[in-house]
Amino acid sequence: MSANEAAVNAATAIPRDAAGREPVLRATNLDAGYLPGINILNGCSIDVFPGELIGIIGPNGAGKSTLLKALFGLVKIRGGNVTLHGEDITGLKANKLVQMGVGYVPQNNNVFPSLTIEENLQMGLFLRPKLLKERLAAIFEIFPLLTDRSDQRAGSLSGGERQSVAMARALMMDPSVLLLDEPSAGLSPVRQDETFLRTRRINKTGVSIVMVEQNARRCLQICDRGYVLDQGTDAYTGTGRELADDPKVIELYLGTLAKDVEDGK
Ligand SMILES: Nc1ncnc2c1ncn2[C@@H]1O[C@H](COP(=O)(O)OP(=O)(O)OP(=O)(O)O)[C@@H](O)[C@H]1O
Repeated sequence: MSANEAAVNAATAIPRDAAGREPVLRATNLDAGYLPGINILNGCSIDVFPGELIGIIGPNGAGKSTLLKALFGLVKIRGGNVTLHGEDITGLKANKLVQMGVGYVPQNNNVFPSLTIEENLQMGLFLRPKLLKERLAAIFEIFPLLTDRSDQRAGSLSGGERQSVAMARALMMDPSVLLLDEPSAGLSPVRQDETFLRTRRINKTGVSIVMVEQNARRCLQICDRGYVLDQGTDAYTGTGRELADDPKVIELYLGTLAKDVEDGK
């Protein structure tokens, strides 16, 4: 093998986690955008290993939400590729991805307001209605508060409760990967904390999670690994602690974050 071939192989080799496992979800050099000729993602790459909680942070407009939408087939991918369990899923539509085990919770308009909680959950399982009873039981275990209120219309719920319904609906298909777009947005600090803890609990059931967050400090505290996006590319990556302690990341995005983390805030 020539030195050149060895370099190419090293660059394209599939990474493995400490247990020797390949990524569940892998995005390599993604280019994507909304308007012709203007890319919002510019060569963005992320790896999600089995059972990981991945945090995506970065300044406003960096392309965080666009990355999730591209992974979920909602924004056209112009370059690069995405694999799920090693299978190429680049450009597949959202309904196909749901069948394959990818769940997505958008930041806004993520419940059907005129439907009850239970009807919202049923909508999440319309591809496999026979599993309804079994999945409802599993979901109500993670979200016990939804059990007693399953007849209540989602439109009458608070922001935090709607967020729970939206997450629960995405979990109805028992996904292996869950994509969460700013789950804490617009919630009070207490409700934000509840949302982060619930996210961690869902992750502990074995679901790999990619979470975009504005609340970078909390996000880095609970995630296994994070990526800092800047101008559509993955500028930095590391464990939550590594990123929180990285002087470049602190200077560019986090301000006083490192001290807050040290203080356990
Ligand atoms: N539907 C759209 N059509 C055209 N441009 C869009 C659309 N949605 C987002 N953009 C643009 O894409 C860029 C990245 O937006 P995106 O929402 O991905 O950023 P973000 O990192 O999630 O930022 P924020 O934290 O502000 O939500 C922004 O310049 C935004 O204006």
